Amino acid sequence: MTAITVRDLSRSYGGFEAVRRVSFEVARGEIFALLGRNGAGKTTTLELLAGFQRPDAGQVRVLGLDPVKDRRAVRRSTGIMLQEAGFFPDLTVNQTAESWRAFVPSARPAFEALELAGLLQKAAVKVRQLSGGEKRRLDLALALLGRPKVLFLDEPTTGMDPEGRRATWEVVRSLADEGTAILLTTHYLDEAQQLARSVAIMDKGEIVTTGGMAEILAAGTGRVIFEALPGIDPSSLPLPVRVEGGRWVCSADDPDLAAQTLLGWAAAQGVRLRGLEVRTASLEELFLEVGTDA
Ligand SMILES: Nc1ncnc2c1ncn2[C@@H]1O[C@H](COP(=O)(O)OP(=O)(O)OP(=O)(O)O)[C@@H](O)[C@H]1O
Repeated sequence: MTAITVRDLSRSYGGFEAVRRVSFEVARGEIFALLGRNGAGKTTTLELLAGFQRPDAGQVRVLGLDPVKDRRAVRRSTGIMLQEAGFFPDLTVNQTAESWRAFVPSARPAFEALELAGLLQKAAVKVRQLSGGEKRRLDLALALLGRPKVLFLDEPTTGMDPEGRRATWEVVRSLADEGTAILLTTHYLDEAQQLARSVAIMDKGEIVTTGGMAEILAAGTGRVIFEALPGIDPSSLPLPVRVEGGRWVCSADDPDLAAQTLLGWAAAQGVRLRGLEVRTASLEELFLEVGTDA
């Protein structure tokens, strides 16, 4: 069942189109990653979906509702973790969660949300004493108070250490397993690759690549990389290679096969391919191929 539908969504600031004809869908239980470099329009899209901003054109439906017109109903079923939360620094973690509960209909107990976000042991600590990563966990705890059916996460693990990120991924995965639709933005491509079933890459307000993660990666190109071969002309190799500093790089749809071909050639020539690396397509490479003129 579809939880989020976005059709031809556009939003301008003055004459500047921050979001341009964006369309995608997120099903219940799906994790959808919205990627793009700074200023691509990710946060604006999220704010339009959350009903914080009104679209200039296009349509948004969250659980079948219009987030602007049906804001209260939408807010009841959604959890939102934006980039900058305004906390009161002198409240403790628990006091912060308790005071937020007052605004959330049928909220779960504060300790439960803190436990889910891995912050229960900091319940008595003042917010001003939390690390950056712990503040993100508090954001997450607050977003989970209302047992949301739809969760918007804007760069949820920024500032977290590797352990905190992994713990957060586990929480996000288990929420999706329970049926929560999750839309996340992130600058960590490994995070998107680890978590998301579907992905959209935005560039200058538009979606330039979208689809299932597995399909997108399968369609991408891999690479074979090795140290430059002294005294050999790169154009004499059986496959095209480009020179990147002291390394030669061969792009290929099937990098394993390309590596075999190159190794066979090297053996026949009596040379060794030093520092050989075979890389399958990654989200990072796909991302770097998009909008390289920025
Ligand atoms: N209220 C506003 N008024 C004018 N311009 C804005 C406003 N909000 C965002 N923009 C501009 O719209 C563009 C998209 O911004 P947005 O915050 O959506 O990007 P983003 O993809 O989330 O970037 P980041 O990765 O840096 O968070 C940017 O160029 C930004 O400067």
